[in-house]
Amino acid sequence: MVFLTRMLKNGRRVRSSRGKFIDSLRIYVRGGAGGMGFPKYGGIGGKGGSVIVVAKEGVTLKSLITRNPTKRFIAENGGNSHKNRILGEPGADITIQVPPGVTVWNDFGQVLGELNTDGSSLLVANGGAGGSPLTQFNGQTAQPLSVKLDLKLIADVGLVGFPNAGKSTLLRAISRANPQVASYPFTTVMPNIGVLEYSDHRQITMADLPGLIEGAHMNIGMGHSFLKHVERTKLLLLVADIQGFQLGPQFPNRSCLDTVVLLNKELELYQDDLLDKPAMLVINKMDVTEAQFKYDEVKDKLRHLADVVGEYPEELRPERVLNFTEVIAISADKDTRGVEKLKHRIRDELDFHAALQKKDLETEVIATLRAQMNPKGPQML
Ligand SMILES: Nc1nc2c(ncn2[C@@H]2O[C@H](COP(=O)(O)OP(=O)(O)OP(=O)(O)O)[C@@H](O)[C@H]2O)c(=O)[nH]1
Repeated sequence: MVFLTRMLKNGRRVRSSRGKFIDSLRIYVRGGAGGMGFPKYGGIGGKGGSVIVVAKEGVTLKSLITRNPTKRFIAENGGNSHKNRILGEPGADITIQVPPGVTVWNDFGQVLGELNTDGSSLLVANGGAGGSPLTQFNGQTAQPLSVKLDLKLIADVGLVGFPNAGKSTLLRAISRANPQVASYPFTTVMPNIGVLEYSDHRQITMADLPGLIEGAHMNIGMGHSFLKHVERTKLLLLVADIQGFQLGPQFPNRSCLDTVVLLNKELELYQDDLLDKPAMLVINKMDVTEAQFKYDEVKDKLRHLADVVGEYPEELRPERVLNFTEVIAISADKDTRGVEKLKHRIRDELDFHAALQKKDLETEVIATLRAQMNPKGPQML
């Protein structure tokens, strides 16, 4: 409650003590040193172990530091060469398990690699070579490195909406997930992922992100910190409360249409190519009084945002608008049939875009093959 009061008073970024979700972590890694060679017999020292990052489902960055609070990962040194073992024993590698969706960065802002699928791995620090005649039998030491693990969730669908719009309620109704739901804003302080299951065992993952608000780009509310998690989703599902939203008495009362325009603006300010993603709009809480009347008034505008954004002042007006393939009015709380319909529409939409992408890829492959067959371009007859 202190947290909520502070937010309403200041209207600034909220730092929640409940936020245990970690999506960025700096760690220190070092490969093992190479073992010493044995000059008398020309023996070669064992190679130092390497540090390897491996993606594993079910692991979190939080569990990684719980198990390794020092955040230091140092592989074993290679064994020395000696008279009973001319080739020194190699040092053991050390593996760091991270959740799929992690990008590894070095301190120069370069991407060392991305680990997006379960089991994918990346060598981040190589062990030193064992001592040999080339190095006067001295084992090579490995330099310590600091690397950043940056997690972007991988989910098919990303829920985006103002606080209190009913995103968590929808996720709970449509999937196997049990997010926190409460009638005050910012209940969601960390992303939740739910799985939509279909009768043919198809599964679609959906991520619920903390609410975005007007001014999030200036770090108001939860800021934009969680928006990186929609970057990899294939479909944006915007959720808006038919009643609109008001953060507090001193804040403007925003209608349902306003919230959609403002969400559009915040997405654009964060990364405008998010607007090119397929997007659907859910208008929620259709069970409240006058909801249908309000919806009838606004539905055409929601479908054709481009026609209405011109009426908004410049600071609220997005330059480009989302192109909703569908606007669906439901009550996430009460309308089981509506939620079921939405679930199937989501699947159709994802399949449609996957098919489009496949077609684009095929066209590209055919064009490349044609160019290879006829590198000088089309024959002029
Ligand atoms: N009447 C009605 N209330 C709803 C509906 N869906 C959600 N609510 C209520 O709206 C409130 C907020 O719901 P949440 O699901 O927590 O909203 P949220 O968008 O996840 O909120 P944040 O965590 O702040 O981002 C809760 O009291 C819900 O019970 C609905 O369809 N009808």
